[in-house]
Amino acid sequence: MKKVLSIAGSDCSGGAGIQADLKTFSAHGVFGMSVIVSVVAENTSRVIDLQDIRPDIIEKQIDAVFEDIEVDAVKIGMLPQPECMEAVAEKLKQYAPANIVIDPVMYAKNGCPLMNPDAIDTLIKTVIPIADLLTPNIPEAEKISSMEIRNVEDMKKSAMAIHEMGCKNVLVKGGHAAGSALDILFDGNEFYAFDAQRIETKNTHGTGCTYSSAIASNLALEFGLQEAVRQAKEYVTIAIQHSLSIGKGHGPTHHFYELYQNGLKKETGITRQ
Ligand SMILES: Nc1ncnc2c1ncn2[C@@H]1O[C@H](COP(=O)(O)OP(=O)(O)O)[C@@H](O)[C@H]1O
Ligand SMILES: Cc1ncc(COP(=O)(O)O)c(N)n1
Repeated sequence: MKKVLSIAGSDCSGGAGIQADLKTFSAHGVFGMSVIVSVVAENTSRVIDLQDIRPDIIEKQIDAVFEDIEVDAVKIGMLPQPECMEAVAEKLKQYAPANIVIDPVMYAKNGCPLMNPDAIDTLIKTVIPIADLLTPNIPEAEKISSMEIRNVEDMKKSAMAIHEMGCKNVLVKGGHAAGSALDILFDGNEFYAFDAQRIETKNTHGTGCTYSSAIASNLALEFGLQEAVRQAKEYVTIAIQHSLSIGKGHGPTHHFYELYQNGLKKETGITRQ
């Protein structure tokens, strides 16, 4: 069985962070593991507080996984502070796993900050260069590339600027744009578009976590990058189509193995190759 590690924050309400990642891993039939970097008291409406895990405990969790288990892919989510970023980057340089997918989480869907804004320089210098794939949403891509994104051409320009910072591939997600849910992948040479109809729903808590974890799962399963993203886009679209009206704010995506593996054709007309 393929083994995938999530390094991220804990969302006690179960829709995003480590919890969304592990649900996504299970739906893909890979073995999920977690290194928790922050315990976030949050729900679908707000972030109440958070307690960051000490950098040495983050390092020891990573050691505990890697000294014992072969890791086929790593998904990285929320990294709240520079010290946390440095600890994670150092350890991943040491263990050099394949397939590092980084979702540079900055804010929760309700607008509450999950990354210290002063950590952006460390993110750029220390974290981005270790990514095989970086998956910023539009506001994150704007912050990282210091430019405004108003259209698809700007998404491409921002992806090129971020690629220059040292990650191998960049996927700028269009969830926050108007129009269809169009994501742009840049591999340093070519652009690839992944499009889906926008679903009218406020239940988008955990979409980015779900997407990056699905991509990491597909890379662990040995799909090439474009195919890994194509299948993950299909997965996240269905997870949003079936999202749950749980809680008073932005409800979570829905991960269901049976629908994804067997029932897809019947329910949606989409087949999984
Ligand atoms: N309302 C929606 N309908 C369809 N797809 C969406 C919708 N909102 C987001 N997506 C897709 O979900 C994925 C996650 O994107 P996004 O929401 O931008 O990330 P984040 O959670 O990091 O803000 C992307 O593929 C995006 O295009
Ligand atoms: C612990 C944690 N990590 C990440 C997110 C953002 O999730 P998303 O951008 O997928 O809605 C979150 N709300 N909480």
